Amino acid sequence: MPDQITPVIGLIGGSGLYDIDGLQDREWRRVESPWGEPSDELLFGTLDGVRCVFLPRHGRGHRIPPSELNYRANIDVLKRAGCTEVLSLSAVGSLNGDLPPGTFVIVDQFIDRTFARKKSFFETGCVAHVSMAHPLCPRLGDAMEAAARAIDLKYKRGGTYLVMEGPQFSTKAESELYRAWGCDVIGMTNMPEAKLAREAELCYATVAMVTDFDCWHPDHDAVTVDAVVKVMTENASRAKALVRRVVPMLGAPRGPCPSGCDRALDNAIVTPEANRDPALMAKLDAVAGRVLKAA
Ligand SMILES: CSC[C@H]1O[C@H](OP(=O)(O)O)[C@H](O)[C@@H]1O
Ligand SMILES: Nc1ncnc2[nH]cnc12
Repeated sequence: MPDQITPVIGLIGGSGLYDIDGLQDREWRRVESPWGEPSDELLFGTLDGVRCVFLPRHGRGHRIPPSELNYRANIDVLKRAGCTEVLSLSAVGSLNGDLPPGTFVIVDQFIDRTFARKKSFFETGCVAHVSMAHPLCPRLGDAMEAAARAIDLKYKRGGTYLVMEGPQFSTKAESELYRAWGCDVIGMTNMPEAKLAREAELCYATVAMVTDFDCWHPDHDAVTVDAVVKVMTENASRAKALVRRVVPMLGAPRGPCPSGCDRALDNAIVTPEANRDPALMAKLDAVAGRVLKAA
């Protein structure tokens, strides 16, 4: 592992975020992945001299629903494009009366209730178990918080994001259950994205932008796409301002991640070298190349 790296900032734009303002030398480019088709081409560019790579999570034109996203290909192409950190920008419903629409939550925990998605790069032929105890990178969270404060955003540091399968919104009983579990926001996409980012040794942070009160709040109508899109349009311009502010804060050459995100695979692979499947090893070249090459 080098002493110093120059960060490349990956940005995953969720609902309502299909482009990034102010990118210089911008170019949409297709990046091939052995894991299949990512959501779209990647938008390469620089912001104040810092290299950025943007991916619209659902594709331009919002074509792909949460359960059909190829999360593995999306993370793999960001890694192949040289990203060292990934900032996820996502629309969410609020499960907490203190987090009204328009609030930005810098998430620090997830509960993963998804069940119909490929969740790991590691399969038969190479088994690995990474830690997800702390799924978000605190260093990126610090930068997000500093940027949010600098542009006077209504934000909260810390919060638990419940990831549901969707695409239908929750029943009232589910919404109440997640509130009883202490969850703050609900969405459909950040898992397995965060798990795969961890396996790919990428620092990952989520800014969850509240669009609605889901369906539990006695004084608010149950969530609809209309309501989400209306608030998302207002949130999107704030999200773009946040990106413009945070990227320069993250661009300076840095040492290894203090939380170890970039070393997540150290001691994670259980399968001895002799038992590993060569075809799977080839697919893992980008996400796990650091540890596989060293083996
Ligand atoms: C359009 S409302 C539901 C949709 O929005 C969120 O997507 P993303 O996280 O990509 O912003 C939510 O998770 C659902 O997929
Ligand atoms: N209430 C909600 N449930 C799930 N995903 C959402 N995205 C935005 N609002 C949501």
